[in-house]
Amino acid sequence: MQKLIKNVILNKRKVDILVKDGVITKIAPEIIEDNVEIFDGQNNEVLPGLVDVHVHFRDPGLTYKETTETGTMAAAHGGFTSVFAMPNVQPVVDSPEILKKQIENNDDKSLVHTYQFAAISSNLIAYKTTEIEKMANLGAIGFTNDGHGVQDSETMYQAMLDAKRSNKPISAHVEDESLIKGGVMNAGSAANKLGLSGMSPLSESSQLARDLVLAKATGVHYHVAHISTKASVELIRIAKKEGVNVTAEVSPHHLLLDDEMIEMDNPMMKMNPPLRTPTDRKALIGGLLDGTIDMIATDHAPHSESEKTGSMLDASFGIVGLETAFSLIYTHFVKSGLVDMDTLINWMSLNPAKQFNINAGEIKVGMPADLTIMNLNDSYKINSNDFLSKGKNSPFIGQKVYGKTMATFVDGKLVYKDRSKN
Ligand SMILES: NC(=O)N[C@@H](CC(=O)O)C(=O)O
Ligand SMILES: [Zn+2]
Ligand SMILES: [Zn+2]
Repeated sequence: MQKLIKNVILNKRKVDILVKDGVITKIAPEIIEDNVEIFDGQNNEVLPGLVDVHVHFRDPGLTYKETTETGTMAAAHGGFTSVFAMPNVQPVVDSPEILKKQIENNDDKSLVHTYQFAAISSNLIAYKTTEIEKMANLGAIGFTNDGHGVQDSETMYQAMLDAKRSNKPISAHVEDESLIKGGVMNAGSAANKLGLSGMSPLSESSQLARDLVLAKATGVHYHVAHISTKASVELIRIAKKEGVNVTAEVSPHHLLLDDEMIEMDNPMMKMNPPLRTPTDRKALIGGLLDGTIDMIATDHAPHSESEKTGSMLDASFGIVGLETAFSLIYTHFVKSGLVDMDTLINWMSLNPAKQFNINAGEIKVGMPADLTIMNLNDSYKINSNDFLSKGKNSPFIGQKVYGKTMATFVDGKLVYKDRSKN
């Protein structure tokens, strides 16, 4: 059966989009076809489905926080049609056997395309690499110990050599643990004022500097996860000039929040890396605008209510992001006039797809019909009751935003539809 998506706005023009067997077969101002299933886009904006290269789904092992089902429902609700799942589930995805099962589970339970990262080292902490080449052949999208920095150079160097040979990227959570000292927010005046223990920003940039040296030596595609400091942006800017094969992602929260906005001990403001200073935040925005930072990724990190209440001293690190990312970035970057919609699409769909080599990020004939339809005109308040994720842990609850997902299609299949009105 063919599907006809009618009355959507693409690049400021009203079009209809015809889909057959999950693929876009025609885009024209008006398509008239018999025997098609019609979806009326009601003159809302159509975008290529968003691509998030950094999410945590907690499945298996920690499914009270999120499951592949609820995580991908949240993705579809947020306009995402492809997500990359991190390996810090239980058991950790650190062997070919576990990876095989994980991919089967993803394929079984996902509403969107779920790609799977595998671990660099056993249990995310061992000083010895996993079977990277084997797992690359089984379909790992790349390798990462996200949640932990790789503490020794030899393990990272070996992982890069193996990943390079397998033609897969390394995604690095850069954190030198010797500089963290049990901190719960960025070290500095904001932490001092609140009397909370700090995490040094040097923990990130010092390990990043090491990795960039190793990346240059190995030629691997080295991707920096959730970059958070000005020094890191400067290092990547230099490395790119030097021809290092490096890309970087920044999260919506590091672009929109900083440690001076932490007015009291508040677990919703606790994440790793922590919110940094206003100076860092400005440097991240600058880095994104000048292309030093390639893309936005949410680092969607669902936790239960009890894990995110009380004091930052014992709350879990991380916040959810899939269901707020588009509206926050649209509102603060596009609606505000800083950039155009094409730039947002580059940051949230085209560049992640290109850099990680997946077939997504564009609306044109021959592409999979991975699409999201957004109402850009009406504002609403972010409300955690609307989240399909099990995680309600967001510091953005109550914010007024623009950009509401009306529908999301994956391979032409409707996977989310707004039911709040009509
Ligand atoms: N970002 C976080 O604060 N937490 C992540 C781990 C990570 O991304 O490092 C998690 O798994 O909860
Ligand atoms: Zn991380
Ligand atoms: Zn993460």
